[in-house]
Amino acid sequence: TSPPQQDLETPIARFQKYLRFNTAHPNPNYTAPVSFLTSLAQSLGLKTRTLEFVPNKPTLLITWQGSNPSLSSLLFNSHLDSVPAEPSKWTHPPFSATLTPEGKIFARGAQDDKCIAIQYLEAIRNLKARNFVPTRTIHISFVPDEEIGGIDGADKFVKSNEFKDLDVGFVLDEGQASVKDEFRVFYADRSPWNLIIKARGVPGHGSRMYDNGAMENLMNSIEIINRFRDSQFDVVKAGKAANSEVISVNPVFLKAGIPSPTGFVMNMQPSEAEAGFDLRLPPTTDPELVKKRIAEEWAPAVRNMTYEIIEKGPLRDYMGRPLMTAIDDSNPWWSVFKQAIAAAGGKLAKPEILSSTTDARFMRQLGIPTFGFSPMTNTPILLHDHNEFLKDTIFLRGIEVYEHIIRALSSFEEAGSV
Ligand SMILES: CSCC[C@H](NC=O)C(=O)O
Ligand SMILES: [Zn+2]
Ligand SMILES: [Zn+2]
Repeated sequence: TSPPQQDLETPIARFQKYLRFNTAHPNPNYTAPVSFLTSLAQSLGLKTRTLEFVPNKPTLLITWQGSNPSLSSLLFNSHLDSVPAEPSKWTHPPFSATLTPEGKIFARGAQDDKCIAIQYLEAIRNLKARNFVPTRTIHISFVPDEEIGGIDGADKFVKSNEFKDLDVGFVLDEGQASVKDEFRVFYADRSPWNLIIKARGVPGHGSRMYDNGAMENLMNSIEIINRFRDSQFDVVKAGKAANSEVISVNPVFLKAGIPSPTGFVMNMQPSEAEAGFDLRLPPTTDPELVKKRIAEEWAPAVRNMTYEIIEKGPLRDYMGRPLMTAIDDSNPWWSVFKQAIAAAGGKLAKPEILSSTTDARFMRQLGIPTFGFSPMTNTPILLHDHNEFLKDTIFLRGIEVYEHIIRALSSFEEAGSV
């Protein structure tokens, strides 16, 4: 059911080819997809550049020159990498890009986010075929390492002189599938923190009951953290806020016990124990209040606890403002974007905060208006899940949507300063 590898005559075949590169962590293949995308772009007459801020972690930059270089440019971003997949849990191998008779294309990355990478280029192909000339210059970036935090990818890219020279006025980055008929758009991400709490305590015989053991101290903290988690989750369950509008805190590892050749020593209470948590803060959260809560309630020194917070990226922009793109009249791009979706015959859902985190935070940090958008309606949300797929019809419809978006945004000339 899949076309042969060499047949690159259709957008679907080109999508499948891109999906077949194994770009999963911890060893993503970046070289092969970058060379594939480079030749694809060159065949469309686009300029390509490969930037390498960290060895073997390329950023591919593709440019379609606009007719008015005095206007700021547009950037369409996507990431090259994928999260891993467990092949045994999939109905089709995760890097086979199998196309089923119902039109489902199964692959790790089908939704996250290799679809938009090819859709950007296919939209440009179609616009060029109709002799469309953009007024603003259009850049497309393909960055490494988004799935592991973007430190060697988008973060370095946006801080580079090369990026500065692009004079980017507006960015579109990945979004998430919509189970309904409306497209979703994201004006902010939650910011991720890694929290590691460590308990120390009195060691002793496994048979003894005493106070202030490391395990007891850790478990007290876990209970307190879990109560906070419940308080946030209750707000969501009561329908008063979306998942992405509350603080999430989820345990991701536990480390304790005294190892032995057969597992763990069973009759000793350890003197140290630790736990790790994934925290996500909505953009308006006051980080100082969360830090105070961690210091005073979650890992207080009085219970022999210490902690480490690893902030994975910025919380505020260069002016100290929350990392949110305006969705009112102060942002002229917002109405241009809305009109483009309408012109494409699409409906747009109320703009949302993304529950997880993308590279968009690095662009927002520079104060550049940035939306998260992946044109997938009527599609189950399968990013990072088994059997990730995208339907061919949805993929092709997305190309049309980007044609309208690129047309509208690149022709937008009002407010020359933006
Ligand atoms: C710690 S930043 C990692 C970014 C990652 N992005 C997609 O899943 C995420 O966990 O949301
Ligand atoms: Zn992604
Ligand atoms: Zn992802």
